Amino acid sequence: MDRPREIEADGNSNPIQISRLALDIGGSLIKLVYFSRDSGDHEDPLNDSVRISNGVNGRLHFAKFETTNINDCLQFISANKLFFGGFQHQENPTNDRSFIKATGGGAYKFSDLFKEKLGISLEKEDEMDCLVTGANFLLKAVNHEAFTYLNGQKEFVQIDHNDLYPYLLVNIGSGVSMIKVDGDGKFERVSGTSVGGGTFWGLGKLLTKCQSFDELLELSQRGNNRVIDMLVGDIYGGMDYSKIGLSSTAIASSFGRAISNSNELHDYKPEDVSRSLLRMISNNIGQISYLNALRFGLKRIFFGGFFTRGHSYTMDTISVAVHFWSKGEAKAMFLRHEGFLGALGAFMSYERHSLGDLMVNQSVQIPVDASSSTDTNYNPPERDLNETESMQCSVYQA
Ligand SMILES: Nc1ncnc2c1ncn2[C@@H]1O[C@H](COP(=O)(O)OP(=O)(O)O)[C@@H](O)[C@H]1O
Ligand SMILES: CC(C)(COP(=O)(O)O)[C@@H](O)C(=O)NCCC(=O)O
Repeated sequence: MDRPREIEADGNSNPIQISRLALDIGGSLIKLVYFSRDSGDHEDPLNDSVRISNGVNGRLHFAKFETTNINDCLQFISANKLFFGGFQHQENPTNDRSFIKATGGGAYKFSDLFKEKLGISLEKEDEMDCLVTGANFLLKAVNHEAFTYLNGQKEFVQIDHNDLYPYLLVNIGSGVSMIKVDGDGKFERVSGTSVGGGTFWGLGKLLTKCQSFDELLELSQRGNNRVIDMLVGDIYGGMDYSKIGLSSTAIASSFGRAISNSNELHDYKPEDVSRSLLRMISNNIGQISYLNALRFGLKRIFFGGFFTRGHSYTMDTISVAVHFWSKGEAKAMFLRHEGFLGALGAFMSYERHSLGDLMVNQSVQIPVDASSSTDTNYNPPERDLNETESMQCSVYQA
């Protein structure tokens, strides 16, 4: 395969440092993954983990924007000259039309906008394909990518490359896709639900009037769902229903308390509403995931998508649901780069055009440019790794 042609900025003889950008344009968020080459100035010849012969060393960067703010994203790409890293078509190198790999519904919806504003074509990659490629890549190549989260305890999972498949990938984006993964490129989307991250954000916005997703998430941390949820004990006079395994504190009916008095929405605290909503949706997704894992005899469930956002209450609720329904048989696992599976998959698809292989030789946490973060006022309980991380890696040219 031919080496990909470097596209040079402004006719400058030095190749630009940013190369290869891929996008996942979803219903709620646009995710960007791009590779920047090491300049060579800071290379340490003694550091073998960074310097790998024949590979192009550099860093993978992650950034995201709200889809409703797509113009900010276009501006970011343009200001940082990320699109010069697009490929030129190998079949017709005289055609100087470069393209960016893109996945998600927005790759179709905003195709004309990218053409008009940046003069760039979006080369579409299938969303499910990209999610699976991204998940497999992260699970195999990145240390400390997957972890369990139960009772506030995060535990990294050692992935055995020879015993990774089959697993269930549950991507909680605006909606939810459940994919049975049997190998590289071998998968089947077995289920889905429209009650997902968009539901939490959309309903939460209507019910609490909050202005950002982070505000809604932050509210949930201070809330008490028992104010609104009807518990088993509310129905059973404070007693457990032990015969069917339900304790008095288990939720019998999400939001069920709201029917039993004359309260209006404004009588409830937004934080309590947010907490009940988050719990209801997380619990529901955990339960449907388990049922699908059961359908196919899968023991491992990996959760991706930006709904979880490394948020402890969300992950805890999902884990408890999977644990409870499977009686401890199935395991819920989360990914540090949860929201970037699709974008990573699209990035990896350049491979088919000439990029040989991508190797992550160490995973480090270094802040990306502040401009790449759209979230301003949010202090997550857990550090939000997706906001501030890039990883050292090598791209091997075929
Ligand atoms: N800053 C944010 N703004 C909006 N939604 C966010 C944000 N961070 C996390 N989310 C949640 O993540 C969901 C989108 O997840 P994502 O995996 O990006 O899906 P999609 O591809 O559909 O955009 C949203 O519906 C919302 O629940
Ligand atoms: C249509 C989608 C694949 C789009 O992906 P998203 O932007 O939500 O990440 C997803 O929203 C979905 O799987 N929705 C659930 C549809 C259903 O199975 O009922």
